[in-house]
Amino acid sequence: MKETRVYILDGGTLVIDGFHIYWNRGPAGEVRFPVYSVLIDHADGLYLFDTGFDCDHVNAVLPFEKPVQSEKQTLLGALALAGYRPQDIDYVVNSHYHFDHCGGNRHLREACTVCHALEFAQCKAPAPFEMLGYSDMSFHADLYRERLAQEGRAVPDDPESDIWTPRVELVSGDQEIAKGVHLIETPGHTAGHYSLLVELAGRRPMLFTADAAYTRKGLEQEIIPSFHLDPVKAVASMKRLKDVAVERDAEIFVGHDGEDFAGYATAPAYYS
Ligand SMILES: Cc1ncc2c(c1O)COC2=O
Ligand SMILES: [Zn+2]
Ligand SMILES: [Zn+2]
Ligand SMILES: [Zn+2]
Repeated sequence: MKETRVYILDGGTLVIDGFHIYWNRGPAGEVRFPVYSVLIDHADGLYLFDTGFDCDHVNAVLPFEKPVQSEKQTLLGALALAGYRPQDIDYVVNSHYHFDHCGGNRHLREACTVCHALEFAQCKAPAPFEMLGYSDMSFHADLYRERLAQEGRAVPDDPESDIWTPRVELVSGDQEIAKGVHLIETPGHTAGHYSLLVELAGRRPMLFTADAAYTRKGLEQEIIPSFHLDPVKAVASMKRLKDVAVERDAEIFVGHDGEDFAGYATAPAYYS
């Protein structure tokens, strides 16, 4: 059977203050952190977990996050670096719909979009403090237009617009979406946040926390980011991730940690 390969796609970096990364703890000061996606080349198809941020969106809506993204760090550039085209992707799974995790969905026209049912519901009617996080609705044309109307922003009338409505598959609970590819419920950061566990033939399983844990220090000390819907659930999800890592002898890959990321092998390198 074809061996599963995992590629880490470097999506560039953003900046936020340390008090956002370590809620109520800091230290203060600008922290530049990585954004990445996970491509799984599996016998059942090509799965992409998260799609990074769209630089134009961040410059327009969150310029204070000072996005840095080379051509090779765009979703299309990073896919090409791994040797794939956007039309090759069969499934795009979003850990959640914050702008730095779904900004590239718009390029994946052949893919079926998979997310947690609670996440899809929440992004349509976010809490006021979640609006900035859920500011990029370009992964779904109908929701995008609704949001622009809510905000009184003009809908681009570009006939070539790459904003469209994908096939959407809503799931809940822990899911093995393909043999050895597990979505693990880690709510708290958002209503329907998923982390990802991938079992491989030649190495320990890889456990991708996504935003359930921004940094290794945050995970170890159970300090959550300031961006969250439910802080109690967010801490419980951190504890769960540590338990899963022990139970499955998994190697943990946290969501936004510059020091950790420096040790990750990014595409065209892969894990198998
Ligand atoms: C990186 C980042 N920046 C801003 C927000 C989030 C982020 O992950 C989530 O909600 C936000 O407002
Ligand atoms: Zn997030
Ligand atoms: Zn399994
Ligand atoms: Zn994030």
